[in-house]
Amino acid sequence: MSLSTIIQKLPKAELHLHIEGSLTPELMWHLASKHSITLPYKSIEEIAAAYQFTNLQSFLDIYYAGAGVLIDEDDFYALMWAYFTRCHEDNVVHTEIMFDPQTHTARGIGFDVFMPGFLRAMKDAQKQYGISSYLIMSFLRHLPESDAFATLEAAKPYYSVIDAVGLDSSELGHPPSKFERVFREARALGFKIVAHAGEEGPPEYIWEALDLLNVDRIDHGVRCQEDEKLMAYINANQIPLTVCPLSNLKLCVVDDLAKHNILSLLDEGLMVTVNSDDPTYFGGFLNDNYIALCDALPVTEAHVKQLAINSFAASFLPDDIKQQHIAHIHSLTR
Ligand SMILES: Nc1ncnc2[nH]cnc12
Ligand SMILES: [Zn+2]
Repeated sequence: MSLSTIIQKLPKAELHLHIEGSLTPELMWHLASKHSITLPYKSIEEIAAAYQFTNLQSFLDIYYAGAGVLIDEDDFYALMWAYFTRCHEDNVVHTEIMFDPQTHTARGIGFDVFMPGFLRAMKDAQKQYGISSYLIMSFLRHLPESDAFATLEAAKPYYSVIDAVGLDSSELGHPPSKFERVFREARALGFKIVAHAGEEGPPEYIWEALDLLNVDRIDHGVRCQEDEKLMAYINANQIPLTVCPLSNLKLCVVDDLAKHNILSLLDEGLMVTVNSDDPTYFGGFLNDNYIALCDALPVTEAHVKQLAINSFAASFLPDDIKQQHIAHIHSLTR
């Protein structure tokens, strides 16, 4: 059986996906027309052609502008439903979805608009496709910590349907230490904690995410390899890294996937997972990321199987459900 057939066949979880980063050029075009919004593009093809990035910030500028077409509850439903349709096609059976409230509240669109849209799509995905999903509310790190506190407060009516709190946006110059107090409060409220660290930022940011934010997972984390002690710590404690290969390539974190360190991290025993980050901006959903790795690196069937197992092991699912998914993978690969 070819690796791409195995990738397709294995049930997988996705743990690092920004819902705003799954907006297709087609849906952006449609919603702009629906709301009479003028885009700086003349066609759907022109939108797709604009997705050429030199670093994280050059992507974020386009990504935040693109989210401006999301106005009403149905838009947020359509956004999430389109993602679940792709999950179904890729055999993603569980997903932990990040959303950026501040991208919407800053435009006057509140939790009472986007949350019902998200939750309706999540319920329909469970019913129609059997896909389970969790929500990760992410704070934008280029904004002040006071803004993150206000967001945590505004989310209060939805605490029971939010599983984790995260940290994303422009990494350089905005270390995890800037958000130490708000994450302490989020943890006290019972949320799981994740943070982007070591994508563009140095290993010190990963240490801060671990020591000051008390994260359960590191998003990206690929720069951990620059610090031997950090690598040893992450390995010994099996801190999951949610790695996003095509994202790293598109944002020039690596200049060639053949030089990506995910396989060496996996071979050293780290709890690494494969994810798509912002699939419509980076040229591929989850299976495309697996396949791109297989094309660029000496990936074996055992690696693919381990990555699929890790995706559940590193998830926030209850232990018994994790074990059921992992047993299913073993039964398919025996
Ligand atoms: N790759 C990424 N890094 C930081 N913030 C993000 N927001 C969406 N995608 C991101
Ligand atoms: Zn991300």
